Amino acid sequence: MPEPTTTESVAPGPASSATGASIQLQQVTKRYPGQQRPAVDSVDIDIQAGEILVLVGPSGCGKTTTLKMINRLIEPTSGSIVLDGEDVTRKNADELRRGIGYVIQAGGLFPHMTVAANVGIVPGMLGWDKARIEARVEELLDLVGLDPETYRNRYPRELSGGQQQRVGVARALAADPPVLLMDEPFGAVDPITRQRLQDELLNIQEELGKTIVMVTHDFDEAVKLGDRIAILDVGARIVQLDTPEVILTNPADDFVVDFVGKGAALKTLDLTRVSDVELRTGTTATVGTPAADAVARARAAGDDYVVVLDARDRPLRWHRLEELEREDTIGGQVDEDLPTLARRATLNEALDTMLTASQNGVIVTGRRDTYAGYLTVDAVMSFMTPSSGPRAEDNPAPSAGGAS
Ligand SMILES: Nc1ncnc2c1ncn2[C@@H]1O[C@H](COP(=O)(O)OP(=O)(O)OP(=O)(O)O)[C@@H](O)[C@H]1O
Repeated sequence: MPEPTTTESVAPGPASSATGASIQLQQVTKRYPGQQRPAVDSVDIDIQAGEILVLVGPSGCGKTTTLKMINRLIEPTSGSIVLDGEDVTRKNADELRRGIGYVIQAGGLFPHMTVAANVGIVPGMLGWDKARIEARVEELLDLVGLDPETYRNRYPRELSGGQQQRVGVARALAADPPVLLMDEPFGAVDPITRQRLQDELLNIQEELGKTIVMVTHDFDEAVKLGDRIAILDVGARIVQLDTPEVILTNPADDFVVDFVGKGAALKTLDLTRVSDVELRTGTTATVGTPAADAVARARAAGDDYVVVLDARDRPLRWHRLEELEREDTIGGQVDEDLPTLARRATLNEALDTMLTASQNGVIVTGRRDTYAGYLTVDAVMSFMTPSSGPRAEDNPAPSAGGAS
């Protein structure tokens, strides 16, 4: 069985069992001493419990200031911040911060403390006993994909950037806060690690359903992670606050158009899952059955290829008819390079897989890697441009000799 080329990824969206808190910013203003204009000027934002809201906007527009006012690392000059119905501007700031996880670039770990000590800081401050802290550290390291045995006693300098970032996320989650604030959390890691950390955050979020407010410079990251995106201009003025779909397809004005950039049509590929597109089933044949039967069915259906499945319906390869005609029974050879994707993959990942494999189609698998159908490059194109006329040839036709 060939390895799927893309891992299962999780659709962004508020988790069904949200444990997060709602946050309302009401007429919030921050005026730094000596500055002519307020850094944040009378901002109103309603953040729903369990959603990921991403703040984006040009440098200096007030994103970080807005974020840090939520846990009062920066005190608002005026206005209210209401967390689950309670005005936090009147609450003890230290107590407030223990109920809000905070993640910054490169994890912001204490260099002289081990991983376990870093993750256990807040539970320690809350007076948890040693055994409970140890158990929690173990659980969290596991959650963020670090083996507790290996990493518990390491120091931050003994970790890669991505691992430090994972520890930072574990630390922020330690006391199970309803709210997580993240300031450029993945800004300091390479693109591949970044993508992996984003996927993990979505997995964790599906499990935990926190309210997450995140600042990023990377609009693609905002599209991937955000249930909603707030596009801010100077003074943290909200130019548009909506779902990624609406922002990409209905930008509020030219500022948003400029900000989103020319690739908006392509970015919508990141929003669409393979499971949103109608898959073609084609002709399938199980190993050990007569080849002539599969060839006849494929001819009748107008297919040039047969998808060969093992006894448990998992795809092994696709086979050209003219080759299959020379065989008696369907053989069990596995094409290690068969382009395969999970239904949760995005259309962007589907195109990527086809390009990498130099094939015009990709096999899609569902639960337990069973065959779900195939997707062609033409189907992806017609999905993007629904009015572009009749569909082109829809056989997966490997262009580089593919099937064997
Ligand atoms: N401590 C401070 N004292 C004075 N002015 C500040 C202070 N911190 C931020 N500012 C100013 O407030 C404005 C908003 O800053 P903020 O850091 O919130 O912006 P940002 O959108 O997060 O920027 P970036 O994307 O560059 O990180 C900027 O003009 C900045 O120069």
